[in-house]
Amino acid sequence: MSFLQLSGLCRNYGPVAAVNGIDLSVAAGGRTAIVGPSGCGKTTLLRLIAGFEPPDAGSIELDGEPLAGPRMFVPAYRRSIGLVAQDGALFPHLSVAANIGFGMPRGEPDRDGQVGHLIRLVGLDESFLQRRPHQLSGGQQQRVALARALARKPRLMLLDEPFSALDTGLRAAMRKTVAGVLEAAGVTTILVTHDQEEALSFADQVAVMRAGKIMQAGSPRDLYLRPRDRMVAEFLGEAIILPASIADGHAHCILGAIPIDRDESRQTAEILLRPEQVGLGPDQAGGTSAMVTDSEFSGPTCTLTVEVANGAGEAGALVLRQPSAGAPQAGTRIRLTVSGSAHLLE
Ligand SMILES: Nc1ncnc2c1ncn2[C@@H]1O[C@H](COP(=O)(O)OP(=O)(O)OP(=O)(O)O)[C@@H](O)[C@H]1O
Repeated sequence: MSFLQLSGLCRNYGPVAAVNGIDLSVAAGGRTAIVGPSGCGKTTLLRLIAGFEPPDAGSIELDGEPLAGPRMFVPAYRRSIGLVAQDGALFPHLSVAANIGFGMPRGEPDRDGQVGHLIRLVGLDESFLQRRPHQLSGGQQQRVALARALARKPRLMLLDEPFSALDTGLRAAMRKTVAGVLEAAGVTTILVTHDQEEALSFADQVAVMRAGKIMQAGSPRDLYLRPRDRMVAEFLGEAIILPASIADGHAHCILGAIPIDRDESRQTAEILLRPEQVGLGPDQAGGTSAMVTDSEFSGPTCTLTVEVANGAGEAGALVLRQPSAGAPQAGTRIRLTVSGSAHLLE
């Protein structure tokens, strides 16, 4: 059942349609990630949900209660929606304890006990409570910001790129911590990010935005393996996109005949393979012959450019990523095999 329902939501800034007719359902307790290129309207969408600004059209409903719609608007402070921003936005002059306690209702019983519980919940110990924000690392500040947002017992939590200032290792650890904390608290969450890996690993629903619209929304697996079009495919990871003719339940392309993942009436289409579907072996029988023309080392993986020429006289270049250990050098002849099925793009 839908907990948050956005219907036909629009917000214009002069001639810019920052949010342009968005429909989205979020289930109770769910984690939705909104991804898209810079300027596509992600932050504006969060601001509309939070109630920092009214939509020009459309409606927002939370747990059956209208928050915005024709001639009605519930202001942010009455929505019980938490927001953690990119920089955490802690009050610099207040201690960590005072920051966390800030939003708690007056007269709340056992405030100190609750603050202590929240700081531990986000993986810090109580010795941090007397510090000021500038005495914390970026990751610790983000944890405190999350504790502060949770202190208000929000019905919905909005996270606006909260991990983007952190380095890669800390980012993954924080993502796990935050997902665990929100799950334990049972809070429905929307995460805005431009990092596809973050979106795919954090959320149970991913929505890809472009130019104020949602291009596709669905489970991470579905979006990754069955994106609607090239933009969604390329946004969510590395993509091998090839022209193919379609016949007998197969896509016939430069890599041979590959089963397709749905019935199709088109005779030609672009197909998507993810790089991990393409296996690479020594130049012996089986698969499609190819020549490695370039091999670029980048730590655990190598990016290989391979020239493929099949028996049907078709030729083309593919870019593949392979584990560095044992990756072939430029000039090596190899064989390519495809596993799984090909997905047809619109
Ligand atoms: N207050 C404003 N006044 C005028 N234009 C705005 C305003 N806020 C946002 N915009 C414009 O609306 C569009 C969407 O902006 P928004 O910040 O929502 O994008 P975003 O997807 O969050 O981008 P980023 O990933 O770079 O943060 C952009 O073209 C932006 O320039």
